[in-house]
Amino acid sequence: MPKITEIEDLKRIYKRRTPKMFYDYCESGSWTEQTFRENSSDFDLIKLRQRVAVNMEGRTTKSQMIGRDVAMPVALAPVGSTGMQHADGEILAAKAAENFGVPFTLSTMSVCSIEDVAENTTAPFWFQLYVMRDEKFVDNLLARAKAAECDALVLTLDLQILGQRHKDIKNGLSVPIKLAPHTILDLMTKWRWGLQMLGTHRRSFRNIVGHAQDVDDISSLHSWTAQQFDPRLNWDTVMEYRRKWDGKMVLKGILDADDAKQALNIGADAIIVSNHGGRQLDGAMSSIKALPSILEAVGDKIEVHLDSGIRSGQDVLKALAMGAHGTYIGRAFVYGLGAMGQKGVEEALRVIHTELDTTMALCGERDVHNLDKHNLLVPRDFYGDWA
Ligand SMILES: Cc1cc2nc3c(=O)[nH]c(=O)nc-3n(C[C@H](O)[C@H](O)[C@H](O)COP(=O)(O)O)c2cc1C
Ligand SMILES: O=C(O)C(=O)c1ccccc1
Repeated sequence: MPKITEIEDLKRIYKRRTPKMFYDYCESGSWTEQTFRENSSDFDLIKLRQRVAVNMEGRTTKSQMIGRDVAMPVALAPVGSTGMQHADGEILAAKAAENFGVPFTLSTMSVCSIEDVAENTTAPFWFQLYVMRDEKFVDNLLARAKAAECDALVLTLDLQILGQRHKDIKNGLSVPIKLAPHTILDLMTKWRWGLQMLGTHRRSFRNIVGHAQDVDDISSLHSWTAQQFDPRLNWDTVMEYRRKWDGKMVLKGILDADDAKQALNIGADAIIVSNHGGRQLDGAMSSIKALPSILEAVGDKIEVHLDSGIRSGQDVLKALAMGAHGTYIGRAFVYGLGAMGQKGVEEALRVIHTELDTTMALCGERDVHNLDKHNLLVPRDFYGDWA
């Protein structure tokens, strides 16, 4: 077994083992991928302030996210089709999160269903909702999530229409997979992936099956989304779902201070500052650059979380020190899952935890709660002067 010391190690193995079609799906941003790249490169612009001769014994990364105790403020982000990256991917990722003591978020667009995950885990997980045109179907999803004792609803607001990702179109990615000759070749060259997938069709997309069958054209992810997702979604709809769901509610995909204020009015428990990992509006601001103005608008009234671009514990520390209350990783855990299943997700969490803990110590801090702007050196023009 290779030694894993950084997230990049997991990515390398993941790439080797996974059909190109699914690797590309994960690793893509939309259009020019500018926002996708800046999500990471903007983290690099922020420097850490090294402090010495500070007692670093008894450190803790323990915190809370929307009232839930977490081993570190890093949750697993909702990732669609996780079960195509590894057989039973959603169940394995949920188990890894449970073992590590961090929250797992199940995407609406999962291969394993809400019930599959609930039956195979004990810790409550969070359910991510995409609002579909068929309201009854959505209500039923909420009822299923409630029955499975999901303790938070993460309502995603930045994907009612899909941002174009060139590679997915060129690879012919569809839900469910359509077996064109080049697809079969792609799947066959990754025999290890194929072997572990055998027999898993029984779980295939049970969150949305029944619904998907009503569609005439399932030829691409793009047309499927266009037919299923409700483009009329607006703040009134969000308010309706706030009323329908009596648990915690997190609004995901906020990148603008005005939208953050709307989220506050809705009575959300938290928002996730996110640009969907650079997969939606290319040209949008990186999450870490968008964070300060959002904190200024609502930071003392609602929990502000952040995702997009986090690949290390240093990135987590920077987000927390900038003022985020919690963070999420998307691709970083998918790399681990595709590389080595549940163990790989646990490795990803271990790597990030170790980096966060050590970095905290070298910054002279013993408690994640004490992280603050004083730990950072932020270039004067970082906040920009956007008109
Ligand atoms: C392959 C993939 C699938 C995703 N599917 C979903 C989804 O079903 N629902 C959702 O709200 N966000 C989805 N996201 C966005 C993630 O929740 C998260 O915002 C993003 O991955 C964060 O960026 P990062 O990958 O750089 O950490 C997806 C992201 C990826 C990479
Ligand atoms: O790919 C995504 O980012 C995503 O959220 C999604 C959207 C539609 C179907 C499946 C996943």
